[in-house]
Amino acid sequence: MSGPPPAIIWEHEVERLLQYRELIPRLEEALGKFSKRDSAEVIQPVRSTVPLQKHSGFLGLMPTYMENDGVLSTKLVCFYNRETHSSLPGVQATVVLLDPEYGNVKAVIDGEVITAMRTAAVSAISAKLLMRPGADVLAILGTGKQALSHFNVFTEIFPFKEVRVWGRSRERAEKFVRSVGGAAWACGSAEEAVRGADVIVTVTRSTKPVLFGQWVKPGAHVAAVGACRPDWRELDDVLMKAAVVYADSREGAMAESGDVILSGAEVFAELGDVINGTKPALREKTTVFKSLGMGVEDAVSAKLVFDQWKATASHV
Ligand SMILES: NC(=O)C1=CN([C@@H]2O[C@H](COP(=O)(O)OP(=O)(O)OC[C@H]3O[C@@H](n4cnc5c(N)ncnc54)[C@H](O)[C@@H]3O)[C@@H](O)[C@H]2O)C=CC1
Ligand SMILES: O=C([O-])C1=[NH+]CCC1
Repeated sequence: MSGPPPAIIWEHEVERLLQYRELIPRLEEALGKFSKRDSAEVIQPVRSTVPLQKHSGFLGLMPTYMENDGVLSTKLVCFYNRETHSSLPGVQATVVLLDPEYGNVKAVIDGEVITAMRTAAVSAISAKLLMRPGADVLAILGTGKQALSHFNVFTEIFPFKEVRVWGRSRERAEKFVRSVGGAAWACGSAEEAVRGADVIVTVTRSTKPVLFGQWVKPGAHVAAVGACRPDWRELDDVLMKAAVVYADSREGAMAESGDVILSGAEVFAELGDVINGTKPALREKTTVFKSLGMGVEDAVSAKLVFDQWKATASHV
């Protein structure tokens, strides 16, 4: 291994350096570039996954090269479907940034905050593009890390009048509400949370549907973030078949999304197609954005963190 030693950028520094207002435009640009399928812009294969059977988990490898931007990275992410009351982590991630010319590692960056923030920011982009104007009520199913990052970005950029949260126990939902200073309502059931909601975010570790089409208001927008394996579900067939389905990556959804594969629903477009103007945003319909997570999102987030880190005088 030659070249200068890599920078190690820890979680608290990523938290300090990454802001949604800077991240969102970069992610929009990256989603648009990805959907052009121009190899000079983005090379990003579908995530490779290695099962960790003993631990009910998977290691995902997410390499990405953005030639014109000079960004080469890979995320290593472990995600688990453990016993419901396990205190072990659900997702752990690291992003490695490399020099594309020399091949040396420039930085090893905590991937927890990047994963939480870029995933929530992409869901917020989906809502910006696909929710109906005047959306007032947001429902979040799940009370973990992604629930919090989604709460943060959705309330930062949209003027929701009401935010509802459901967890598997009322205690978890109430704890979540306390953690956000009381700016949400804890609901006793998923149905209670989503009935009448304009935007619904599903961020659970469930492998079976937690959101049912019969509860969903026509014209609502759903950002479906969990269920990232071909046999895992968060949404039922009724919803998947009634909705117009968007994805981050069509190939990713066809390979990894149980909600898409098992329901037989068609992916109408990628978010990047809407951003590029090659597919319409059907806001008046019920829409589902199926998020699997993409390496290109981690690549632009890591570049932003690294550039900001270098610009901080105490490091140079
Ligand atoms: N699409 C993407 O880019 C990404 C997706 N994910 C996925 O998002 C989901 C949430 O991730 P985190 O918030 O980091 O996990 P977490 O472990 O912090 O939170 C998971 C939440 O799901 C709940 N839960 C677990 N089993 C459940 C069940 N059977 N029914 C209902 N709720 C259940 C837990 O109580 C907790 O509230 C996971 O499925 C994860 O794999 C995570 C990162 C990126
Ligand atoms: O993109 C990502 O980091 C993940 N998607 C599913 C679990 C982790």
